[in-house]
Amino acid sequence: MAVTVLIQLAYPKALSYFIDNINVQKDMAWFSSLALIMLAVLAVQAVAATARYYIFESTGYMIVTRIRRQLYAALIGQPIRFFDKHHVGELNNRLTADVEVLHDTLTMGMAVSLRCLCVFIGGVVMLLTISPALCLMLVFFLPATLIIGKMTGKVYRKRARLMRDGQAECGKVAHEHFSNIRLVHAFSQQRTARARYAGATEHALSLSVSSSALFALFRGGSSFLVYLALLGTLWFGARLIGQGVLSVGDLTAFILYASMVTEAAGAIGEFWNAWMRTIGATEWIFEVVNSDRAPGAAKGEAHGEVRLQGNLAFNDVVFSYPERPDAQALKGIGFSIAAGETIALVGASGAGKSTIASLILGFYQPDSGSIAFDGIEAHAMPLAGIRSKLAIVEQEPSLFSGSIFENIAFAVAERGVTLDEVKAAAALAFAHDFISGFPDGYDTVVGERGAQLSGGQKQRIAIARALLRDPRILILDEATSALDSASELQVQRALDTLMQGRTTIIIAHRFSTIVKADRILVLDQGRLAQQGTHAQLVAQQDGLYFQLMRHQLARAGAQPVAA
Ligand SMILES: Nc1ncnc2c1ncn2[C@@H]1O[C@H](COP(=O)(O)OP(=O)(O)OP(=O)(O)O)[C@@H](O)[C@H]1O
Repeated sequence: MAVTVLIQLAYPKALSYFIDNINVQKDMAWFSSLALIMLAVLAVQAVAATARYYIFESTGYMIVTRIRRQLYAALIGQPIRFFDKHHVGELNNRLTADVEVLHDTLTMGMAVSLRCLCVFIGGVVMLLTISPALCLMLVFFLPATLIIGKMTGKVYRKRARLMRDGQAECGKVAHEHFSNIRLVHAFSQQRTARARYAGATEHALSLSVSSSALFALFRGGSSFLVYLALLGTLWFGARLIGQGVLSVGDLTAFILYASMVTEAAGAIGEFWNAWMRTIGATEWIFEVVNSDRAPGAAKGEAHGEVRLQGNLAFNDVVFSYPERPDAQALKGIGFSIAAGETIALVGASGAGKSTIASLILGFYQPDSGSIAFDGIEAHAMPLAGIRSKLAIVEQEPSLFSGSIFENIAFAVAERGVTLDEVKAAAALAFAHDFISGFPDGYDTVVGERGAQLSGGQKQRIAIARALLRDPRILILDEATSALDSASELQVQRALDTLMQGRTTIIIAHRFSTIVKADRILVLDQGRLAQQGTHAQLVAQQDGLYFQLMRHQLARAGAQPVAA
């Protein structure tokens, strides 16, 4: 950078020397050697500019990648309540577009403004050496440019944050519709999707346009000041030439230095604004990254060996979701489950079954009361240690778009899993045969969210994944949609293997599952209404369980009886 700045600063002086010698030197050889020197200097400048460009660009990419990684690490470590508030599309947008804003400022913005600062200082020195009197003209104009830049900077910062929020909203809307594209087409809602996206982009656009007006005003104002300064210099310079205190070459050099200095001052002002915009746009990123460093933020990842037998107790647990603090999802739930017991959670929709599962998994903490594993309160143990002894098989199993091997091995991805281990788990889950039937076997790619697999196949892969984790406590969210009877049988056999010797909590929907459970917990609007075996509960004909069973069996044309 120093080389390019020095060369840039030398140009006007060389030009002045050239102009003042046009009428003095008669020898063409003098002009030729001057041209050769200039050529060599130009070549050096080109090499220096290339090196500068490379260094700044590549350093910018490195910094941005580092920040992106830090942001991703901070996001992935956020508690589940954070994801209740922030949409996936929004987060994706923050991770890509918001971080990208930093790149432009850190690379060319930073390079240009550093160079401009050097040119500015060097230019002022040159101006003073040529004519201190003419410099007085500039004294009025330069501070004005800098002050305008500083004033607009603050406004930019605020606006930039609003603009990034607007962009993130667009990302959220697009992601929502892309991820539910089948639903959008099935309900012919493409037009609504377009309208919602247009609405979001319209809002983002109006924010950007009003910011552009501010930017344009700043550009116009500073360029007016620059030309005004030039005009004043010419007027005063002509007078100094007339008085014989300045040569034509000196005035030319002065004007060139003056325009260099004002241009540099303008660029520094612009960079200041760009920097403010970047700070505004990336404030959210640094808030998240810093929140990750807050004490206790990484609790979910705190490792530590936890030995569990599988006893579990809820002691008078009260809980409201952070996004809905006024509605208690659990209103003083208490129960205990012995190691190896199979418990069915039943209750109407919204009764609190999934909430209980979320609290066992440590996604949320109770507002009051406590959860204990083997008699020890959960908050006294490392969360990751507890989770290493838990596994969940979801209603609609979540699969990654990678291979079947990767999806099963995900259970214990922190250690190297062998193909044999994965095959053994798949065999126990009755999945090995269908996986081997695929041309690519365990390397078969399952598509986004397992789109290339049937419902039963997805479930058996999820069961194999849970088996590989070898949990002490298992949470099963039973699928409500029925599989065909052959598939159902295979999934049931896989589940029976998985449940052997483990504490199992099933969010149960099927009669067959419910009656087989060792104990049934009946939930009613966040309260534990009844508990007991199927036989004990159907005997209480005024109880909620009897009613629930009556509804369920009415559809099957039967009466609730002890199994
Ligand atoms: N992430 C959330 N944020 C706010 N409220 C929630 C959230 N998840 C569930 N709820 C509310 O908490 C209550 C209990 O919901 P929960 O999902 O535990 O019921 P459920 O018994 O599992 O129902 P279903 O059988 O329909 O899945 C409901 O009123 C629900 O609207």
